[in-house]
Amino acid sequence: MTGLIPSPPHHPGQIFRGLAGVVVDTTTISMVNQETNSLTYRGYPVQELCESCSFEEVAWLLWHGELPTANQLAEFKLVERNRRTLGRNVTSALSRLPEDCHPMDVLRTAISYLGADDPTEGLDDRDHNLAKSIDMFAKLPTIVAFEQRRRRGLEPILPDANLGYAENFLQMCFGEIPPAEQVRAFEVSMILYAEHSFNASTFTARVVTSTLSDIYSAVTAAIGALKGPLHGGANEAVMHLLAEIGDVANVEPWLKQAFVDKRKIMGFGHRVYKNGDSRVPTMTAELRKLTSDGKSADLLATYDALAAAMLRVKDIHPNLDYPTGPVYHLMGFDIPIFTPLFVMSRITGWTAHIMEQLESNSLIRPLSSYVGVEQRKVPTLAG
Ligand SMILES: CC(=O)SCCNC(=O)CCNC(=O)[C@H](O)C(C)(C)COP(=O)(O)OP(=O)(O)OC[C@H]1O[C@@H](n2cnc3c(N)ncnc32)[C@H](O)[C@@H]1OP(=O)(O)O
Ligand SMILES: O=C([O-])CC(=O)C(=O)O
Repeated sequence: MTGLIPSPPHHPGQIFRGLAGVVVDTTTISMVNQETNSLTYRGYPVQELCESCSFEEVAWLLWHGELPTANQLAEFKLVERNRRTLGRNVTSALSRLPEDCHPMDVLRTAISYLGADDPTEGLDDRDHNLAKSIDMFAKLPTIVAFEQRRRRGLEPILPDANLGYAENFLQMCFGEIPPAEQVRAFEVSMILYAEHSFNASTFTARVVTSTLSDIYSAVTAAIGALKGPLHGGANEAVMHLLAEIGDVANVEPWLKQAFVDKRKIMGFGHRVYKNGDSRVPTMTAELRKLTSDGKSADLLATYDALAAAMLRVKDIHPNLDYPTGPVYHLMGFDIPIFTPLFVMSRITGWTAHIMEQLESNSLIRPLSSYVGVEQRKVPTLAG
């Protein structure tokens, strides 16, 4: 087995709704193995990357195919730190967006604006696209922190080029660097969210790229796809759901009623993993560390009880959005900022895929089976 899971046998015209089970192309970026419930980035198990690497190293790996040398990493960090600041035009455009709009709308607008403002727009060779990818990677934390503070009526905090990616971002959000275990949990979440083969938002980015459109258009569209609650928006939905349950004693009756109401339980289920998301144990371990002082014992008990009940009653496992929701909540982020945090991470995977798509492009254009009314004559307007 080379990593390619064959498409299910099919006959011409057979329909695979939602492209379920269909292999549409090859990739060398990551492998989601549904048989072993495992995930590798460029061949490295994601759990090992979490143990040994910074998010900056993982970003480099996804873009270049190899981990950076010490010199390459130092050079990359320098470039990244110098590109964090937003131009006045961008901040002024973002400031004019309604304060109660969803932060994902702010991000979508911000990336679109960066594209319109880029003098190299139209230059889409690998070097230019890599530079644009690093630029978005460096600026997205500034944009998300800006929005987290704008929602709270606070002035933005400028990026600090003396700090690494995670510390700088958290300081821009909260005015101080949180305790080490929170910084670590955040960095682990960034590494785990970075890449996941042909998920809906990455596929969206590849579809846009396949028309030879530009990288900003592809990322803008991907942000739109990630916003939905069946995809990245689930990390926000998880926290709403845990708040709705409120207390561990309510888990069983709440779930019973949810099934009666035919509700989808957010943060559970996955299109590819049917026996558990490979990333959940690593992220749940970080959640346990954050709650080890006992102050959020209720939240952890509800979290565990809901996961156990879902498994017992429906045989459905949690996905990565289940632990990241409470982790981000415990770190002090507002719930609507959770999916933008996912964007800050997935920008690496999206842009790696955009560059891969361009390396051997083929327009993505599937077929549909027409089931509408039969051909008919246009009537004359009735008097
Ligand atoms: C990082 C990520 O983007 S991970 C995904 C985040 N999304 C969520 O957490 C949203 C909740 N989950 C879901 O909606 C689904 O599990 C999806 C969309 C992720 C995957 O969907 P699919 O692969 O299409 O699975 P599908 O929807 O066919 O589910 C199969 C069965 O399990 C049920 N099921 C799947 N997930 C859930 C869930 N979260 N809650 C309740 N039932 C569920 C379905 O209702 C269906 O039951 P049925 O056969 O009786 O109709
Ligand atoms: O792979 C998917 O369908 C969704 C997912 O888990 C991700 O994008 O991280």
